[in-house]
Amino acid sequence: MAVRAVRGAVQVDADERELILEATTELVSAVMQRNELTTDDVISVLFTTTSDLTAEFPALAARKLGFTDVPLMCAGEIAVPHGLPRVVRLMAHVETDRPKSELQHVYLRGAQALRLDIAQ
Ligand SMILES: O=C(O)C(=O)C[C@]1(C(=O)O)C=C[C@@H](O)C=C1
Repeated sequence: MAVRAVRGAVQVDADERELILEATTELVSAVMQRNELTTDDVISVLFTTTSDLTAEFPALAARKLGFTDVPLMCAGEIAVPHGLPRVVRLMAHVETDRPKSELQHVYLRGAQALRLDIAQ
């Protein structure tokens, strides 16, 4: 068993509480399913949002999915002028038997454009 980091991002339609929660739920669920993870495997999750998303903390969506005893943190992404707007990103540290090359990093909706090299 090794500790590995898995990445993901999703673009949100607008800065509205329900839309942030819905997009984050989709992102977290996809990361978990595609990597065959349970919450017991997750050490911690760091979320970032672009500065145009302030209506809700993405961590709330993870807690609603059962991440109640997983340390979560939300922070602001760097406001690079040419950055993609309305993006929730996550980096999770997990325990897994998968080699690094078999981890599935998940980029959904418009966020696929961020990392065409690794988006599944
Ligand atoms: O993977 C992403 O979400 C990116 O936008 C790419 C990238 C990077 O250059 O590696 C840039 C900014 C983020 O903080 C994380 C990663």
